[in-house]
Amino acid sequence: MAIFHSNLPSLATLSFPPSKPFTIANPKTPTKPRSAFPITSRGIKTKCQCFDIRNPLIPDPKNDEGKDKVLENSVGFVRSLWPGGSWWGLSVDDNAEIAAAKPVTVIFALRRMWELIADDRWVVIVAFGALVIAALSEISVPGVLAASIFSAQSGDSVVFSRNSQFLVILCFTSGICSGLRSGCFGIANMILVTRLRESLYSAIVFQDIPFFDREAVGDLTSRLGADCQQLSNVIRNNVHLILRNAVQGTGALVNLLTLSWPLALSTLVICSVLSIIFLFYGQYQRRAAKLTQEFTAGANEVAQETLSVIRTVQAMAGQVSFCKHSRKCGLWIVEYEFQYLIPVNTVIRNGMMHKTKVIALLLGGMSIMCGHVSAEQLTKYILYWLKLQRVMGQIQFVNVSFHYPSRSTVPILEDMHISVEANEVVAIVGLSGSGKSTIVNLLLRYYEPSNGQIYLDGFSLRELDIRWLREKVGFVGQEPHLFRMDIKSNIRYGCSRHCEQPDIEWAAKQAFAHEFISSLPDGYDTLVDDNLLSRGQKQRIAIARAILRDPAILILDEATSALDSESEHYVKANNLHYGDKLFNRFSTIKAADRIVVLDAGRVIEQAVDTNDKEAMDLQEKAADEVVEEPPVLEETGKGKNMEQRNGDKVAKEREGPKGLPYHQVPQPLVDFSSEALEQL
Ligand SMILES: Nc1ncnc2c1ncn2[C@@H]1O[C@H](COP(=O)(O)OP(=O)(O)OP(=O)(O)O)[C@@H](O)[C@H]1O
Repeated sequence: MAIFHSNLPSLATLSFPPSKPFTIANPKTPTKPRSAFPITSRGIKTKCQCFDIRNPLIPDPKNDEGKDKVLENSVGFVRSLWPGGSWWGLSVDDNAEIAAAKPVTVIFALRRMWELIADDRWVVIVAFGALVIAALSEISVPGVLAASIFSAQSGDSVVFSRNSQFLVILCFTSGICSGLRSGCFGIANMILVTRLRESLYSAIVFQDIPFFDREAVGDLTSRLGADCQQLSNVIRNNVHLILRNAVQGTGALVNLLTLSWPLALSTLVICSVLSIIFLFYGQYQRRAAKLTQEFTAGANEVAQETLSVIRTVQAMAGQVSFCKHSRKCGLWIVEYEFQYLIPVNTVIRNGMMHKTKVIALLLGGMSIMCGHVSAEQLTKYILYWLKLQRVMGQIQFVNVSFHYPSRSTVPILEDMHISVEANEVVAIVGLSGSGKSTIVNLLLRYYEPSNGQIYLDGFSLRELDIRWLREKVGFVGQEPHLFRMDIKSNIRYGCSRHCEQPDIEWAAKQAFAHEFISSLPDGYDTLVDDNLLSRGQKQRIAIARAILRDPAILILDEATSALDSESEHYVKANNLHYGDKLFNRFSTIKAADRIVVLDAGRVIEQAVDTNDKEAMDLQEKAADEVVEEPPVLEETGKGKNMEQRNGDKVAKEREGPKGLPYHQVPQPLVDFSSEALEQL
């Protein structure tokens, strides 16, 4: 019989259905700081710390000596964190069977891979050759570039022309060889993983029957699927990168040493310290990844076994949840420890990176004094770095033209100029198809403009890291997608900082979603289901999600279209909150500092004061220009199935003023900076 208790230190011996034992604890082991509870999973024993993965400062309420234990636990917890402490002992237990196996060294793994690739080694050789040529070309570019500039300054046209030609050749070789390198590594990776799967599969199927008695099907399929895929990722990303960085790093170091040895040495010291830290962190990460794989394989196995005997399992539902929970526990412990280490790693890494910048600044200052670097260059560098830390939110579309790749003959935006200042709220209105969503697509860099440039705080979007850029922009689309998980997790989704329940509730309140969420039976823990929430409620949750991320730029692309009727209630209740404005698309336009009217991908008019007559006229004009097309809405839902009735409901919700279908009414696309939102 299976017994489960959520308090791990007091776990009794557990057994899992259907047949094989999964022992998670020794009931007689006293709870001591860093005591290890062996988990046996298919013959693999791992050490798992039990009490200290939770808050060690919380005493066991059933324990009379709770306070002493708190102190003892705390001391033990701190000691375990020192280098060599048991916190780092994620590795397989010394006595475990797995530990007896010969460790796989990098050389051994590379040799095995080399053997596997056999007749197709030429691909790797070409890839490596291309890698070296590309890296050497890239390293040479700065030197030749500087030489070209200086030769131009000194008026030496012969040297300038020679350097320029050389630069063009370098650009070509670097581009072509980079492409060749990626392609050949991709092919080598594919060949290797296919061969690995083949040989692993044949090794498995030719095993004796007792092997299959011992090994679980879930484990084996996990090896064939997930493990081979992991290896593929490592080869595709890591091996390729390591080789490239090694060649480029060596070249860069030689260059630096010849240019300025103090700068080179200080960089070398910082890089060495960083390398040591990353080495330790990498080892720990590898162990954690290994354990995670083991536990995942175990979980696969349980799922497979459970599904294959589903009738029996359904008759004993209690064992199912226990089994799932217990297996998860192991994975959770490993991931929990690992999550603790991530911030430590980030702090160290960022600290060192900032030190590099400070040293660069000091050396840059000295270089200015010696006349090697101009003050303008250094200021630009520092400003570039500091401004980009905090986005102000100034957006400029300069001469932007665009067509979608699939319709290259149809221009969507033409010579567009739009400028949005920091803290300004701009409503972009226009008929359906006029290009509002396309503007968002370009701003989020889903597509690149065919012509012209888009700037954020004066920097071209092309120069910015896409992930970084998207982190700074909060976007709520026309049909926000919610995931099939609880509301709390949906709001928290994509938020990089740590958020507690009060933060989530705060965001929900700002988005006017708190009340309806609280009225649900499970509140914030309610599972999001397609039929549970109205479109307007989904939009509110999506807006709360965007607000929680505290973006520098907030874009609402018709994200409030379903909220008009619902928000009326709140407006009537005289609850003066910016949500009132946020949730009403016409008041949203009024709340804007400026209205920009689009027509067929061009800005046709703009109005600054949205309450003045000119702005009203613009809205009227845009509304009058809609194509008359009577809405086809039936009066009753009689004789219709649920789906059709829901469709009608949505259509009604989308109905705009003057009885026009929603898609015919000029729709706003609103850009709020977060500070402007606060003002609202
Ligand atoms: N992925 C795409 N590929 C090709 N054409 C597209 C694509 N997305 C949009 N378009 C076309 O680009 C034009 C502008 O579309 P866009 O979605 O930007 O308009 P919109 O003003 O946001 O319209 P709505 O208010 O209806 O959302 C339309 O003619 C549309 O058909």
